[in-house]
Amino acid sequence: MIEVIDVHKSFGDKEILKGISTVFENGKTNLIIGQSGSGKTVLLKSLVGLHDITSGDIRYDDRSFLDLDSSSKKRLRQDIGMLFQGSALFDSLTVEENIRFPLDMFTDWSEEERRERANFCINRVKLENANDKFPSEISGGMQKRVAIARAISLNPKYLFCDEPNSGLDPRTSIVIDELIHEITQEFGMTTIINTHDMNSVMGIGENIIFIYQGKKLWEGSKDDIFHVQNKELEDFIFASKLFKEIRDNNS
Ligand SMILES: Nc1ncnc2c1ncn2[C@@H]1O[C@H](COP(=O)(O)OP(=O)(O)OP(=O)(O)O)[C@@H](O)[C@H]1O
Repeated sequence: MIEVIDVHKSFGDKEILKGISTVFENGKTNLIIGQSGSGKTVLLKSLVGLHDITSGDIRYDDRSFLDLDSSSKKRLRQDIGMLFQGSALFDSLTVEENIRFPLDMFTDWSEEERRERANFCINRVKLENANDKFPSEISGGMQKRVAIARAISLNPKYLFCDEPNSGLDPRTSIVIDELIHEITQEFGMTTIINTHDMNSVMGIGENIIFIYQGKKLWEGSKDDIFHVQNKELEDFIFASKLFKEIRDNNS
């Protein structure tokens, strides 16, 4: 569980996060949504300590991130899997080498143990027979699977995903969303996804927080998002013509 308590973040005199509080629970797929520039990435980066927050608290399973010394922070970071926009694979490494990279960096496991774990992750994301391929030889959807396998290789408690569907076609996006959702439940991870994608919201939005100009304006699930009377949220949802048509046809 990650608890965000009244988090403020300013750059100079510009306040970007204006008192955000929420709880991201274990085994849940949590979505942060909002327009471009609303502060989603700043919030995600603040959660992992890439930005120092101006005030407030961030608690990982009851431990304040701010109180951790540098070696505890380092240990906590190893409990965090990261899935970056655009997959961020190493082009010169094979699929298996990409997935083994965190294991080589952060564990003292034997060669055999590392290979076993890498293959477990490869199988889990259904990438059998791709071990020796290079990123340029596989599709964007497969690259994303490699990135997911790499993100879970150290068996993280927390999984952070920044726009996991960017660059993917709608069908592949759904498959990737479902994979993230499944592994979140299976491994009991606390998953946080930054997204603009209303299809993701409707597919896997168990807990959604809507950020508008640095404030949390709404929080809820995909089941109640269409029933909310909030102008800013409605503007965000129905910016998509398709969702507007669905609403108009149902009213
Ligand atoms: N390092 C920084 N220094 C100064 N301002 C920053 C910095 N990082 C982000 N900002 C500002 O914070 C605001 C929120 O940016 P952020 O990247 O969090 O938006 P976002 O909601 O993730 O948008 P997008 O969906 O386009 O990625 C923007 O006005 C941005 O210019």
